[in-house]
Amino acid sequence: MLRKAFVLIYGATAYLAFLATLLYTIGFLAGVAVPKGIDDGAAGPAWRALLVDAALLTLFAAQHSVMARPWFKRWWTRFVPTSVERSTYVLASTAVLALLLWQWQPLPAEVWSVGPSWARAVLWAVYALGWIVLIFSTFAVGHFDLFGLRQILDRARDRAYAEPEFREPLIYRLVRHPLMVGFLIAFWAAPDLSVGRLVFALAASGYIMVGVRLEEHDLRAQLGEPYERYLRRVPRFVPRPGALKQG
Ligand SMILES: C[S@@+](CC[C@H](N)C(=O)[O-])C[C@H]1O[C@@H](n2cnc3c(N)ncnc32)[C@H](O)[C@@H]1O
Repeated sequence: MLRKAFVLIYGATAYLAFLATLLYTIGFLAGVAVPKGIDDGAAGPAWRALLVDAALLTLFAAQHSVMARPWFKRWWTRFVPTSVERSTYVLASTAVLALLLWQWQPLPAEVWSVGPSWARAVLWAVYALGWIVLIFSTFAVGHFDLFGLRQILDRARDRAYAEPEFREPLIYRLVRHPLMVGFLIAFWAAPDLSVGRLVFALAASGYIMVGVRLEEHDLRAQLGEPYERYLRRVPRFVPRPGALKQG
């Protein structure tokens, strides 16, 4: 009983910490509604800021790339109970993201600043759309499994957890990585782009290009021919013209 309560509290804490950090990230990149946005803080020497930011981005990429791999999952579930494996992944991801948000060094020099207020409004709307696409996609692919909630609830009810099946809801019939499309939109839709935000957008986009290939490699090995057919049928990021009609 006590163990079940611990699992539930642990999983719920990981999820809430992630949600709070995600909300903070939305404000951080926009530079609104948070104590420290991406361009805020005392600007030190540019070389030092670049070095620190690169280290933070590398840490984030390394944690994600390693901990999401099936071989790592097989290895560490020898020590971590399977019911909290995903929650622990969520907690670790949240910790490195929070570290990045906290320690990010500003590089405030301007790359672009869009003038007309209508154009700024359009870019803000696109920014919001990116996050909406991302959140919507988590529900399409299985929000509760993705963030470890299904696993902890199944444990509490003494049910065996079954990994979710590969799904093809509408958005996953348009593109293979809608969640990453949401990130890419949000990273680049910026009425004001500083050098720091450019570094962030370039590095994060570069990592997405690598991350989706790693994921596809795993899914290929896991699902075989049906996934090969999916790869041939559905583009990675940009829907085919008319895809909505066919979908
Ligand atoms: C963070 S999600 C990102 C999914 C996808 N790359 C995207 O951008 O929408 C990563 C997890 O989703 C799983 N996944 C990817 N496509 C899926 C699909 N169509 N149905 C079910 N799970 C999927 C992967 O195996 C991986 O565990």
